[in-house]
Amino acid sequence: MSKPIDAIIIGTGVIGTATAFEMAKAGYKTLSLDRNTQIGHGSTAGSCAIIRMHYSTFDGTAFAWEGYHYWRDWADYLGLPVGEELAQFKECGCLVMKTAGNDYLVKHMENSAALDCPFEEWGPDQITDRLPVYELQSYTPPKRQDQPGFGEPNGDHIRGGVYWPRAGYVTDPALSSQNLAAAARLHGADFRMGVEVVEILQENGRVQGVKLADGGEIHAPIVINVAGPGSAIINEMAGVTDEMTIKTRPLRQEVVHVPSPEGFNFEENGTIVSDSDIALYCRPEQGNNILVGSEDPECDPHHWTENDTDYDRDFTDQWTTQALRYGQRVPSLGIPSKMRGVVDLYDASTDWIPIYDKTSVAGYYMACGTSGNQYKNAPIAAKMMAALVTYCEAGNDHDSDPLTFTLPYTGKDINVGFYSRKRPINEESSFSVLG
Ligand SMILES: NCCCC(=O)O
Repeated sequence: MSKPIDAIIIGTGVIGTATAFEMAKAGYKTLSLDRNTQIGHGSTAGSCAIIRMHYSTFDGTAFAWEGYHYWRDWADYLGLPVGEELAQFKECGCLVMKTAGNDYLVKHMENSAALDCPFEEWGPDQITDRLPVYELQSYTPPKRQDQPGFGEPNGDHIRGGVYWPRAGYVTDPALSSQNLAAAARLHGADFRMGVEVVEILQENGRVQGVKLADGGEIHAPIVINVAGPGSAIINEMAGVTDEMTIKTRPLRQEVVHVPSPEGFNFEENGTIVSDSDIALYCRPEQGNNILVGSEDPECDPHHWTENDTDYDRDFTDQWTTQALRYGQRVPSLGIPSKMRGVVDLYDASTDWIPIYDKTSVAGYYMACGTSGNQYKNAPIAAKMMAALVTYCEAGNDHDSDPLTFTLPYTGKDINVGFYSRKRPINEESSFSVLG
């Protein structure tokens, strides 16, 4: 007879599969469910998979710096048999432009220094030595292509930046989820794909399992919502949204892929760049391309969607705005007539900081509101979720007596209440995908 299921995990994106892995290692018999037919093929597949450390809060920075170590040691972390195809971490570094908007990164450098996370301050010459195709004229405030003054420099210049050498990106985010699922299976985890959860079963204030669209029921004393952009709908099914001061919502986003300019190999020699002067981030992309995303300035409209299935999957003039705005920084950029890149959803929370928490329904937990910037934290968020479940199932009240969790690599203690569903909006947040 097969072992009864201890925990149902809804979602097989990178955080869902990492949660399955960490829960299975902690001794829980897990069953992961996903509406998609392939692991990692929801919003994780569209993720930019950027591993970087410049978050606006100390806790965010500590979490991301801890998270880096799992990608660096990916094969060891997973413990899969030799020969398994693994996602690759490319450690290309991350340069962040100093601007008035980010307070010239004073707080970010303080946070990194307190965590012994290496960084270097670069002047304009170091920036253009590394990125010879860059021009450092300032264009702030960022604009859309149809706004007056678009493309006209304001007379100022970028005066420097901060470079985090340990940053990078993962080449195949869907594969990284599949790696985590394979590692979880080695510890007894099961996965059922192509099934839709339509009800969170409850009795006497405790979760009992889930009901599926085909009418079937699966029973378990623990259910964890890691449904990415579908998280809000699952939380509504569980009836826990009224107790949340922080909500989650799917947000549509477009990511541009453009070829590296002639004569410069961005894939080999480029770096991640976060440039709030033009409100864009970029990173090297395979095929000597550059991937360009928006940092959500006021001028770029936010397209919130009603649900995570019904949204426009075609590029719009947002693609052109992002490509042209990046062309301000890289004047030799060739912008192809055929739009290429990714249209996908973030699971954005009210303050763009995720929720890793219990709820008032005993046994029902959530790891959601991961907004498009938590990919890097999947392994450590999952480890923390497993610790949180164990803490709460042992009878502790995490709401009144929050769990303190020690980050294993860096040895820092964090108050898991920082990620509470009931927290006040964190005004330190950048209120953008930067977190
Ligand atoms: N998903 C876009 C940005 C991700 C990040 O820089 O963390």
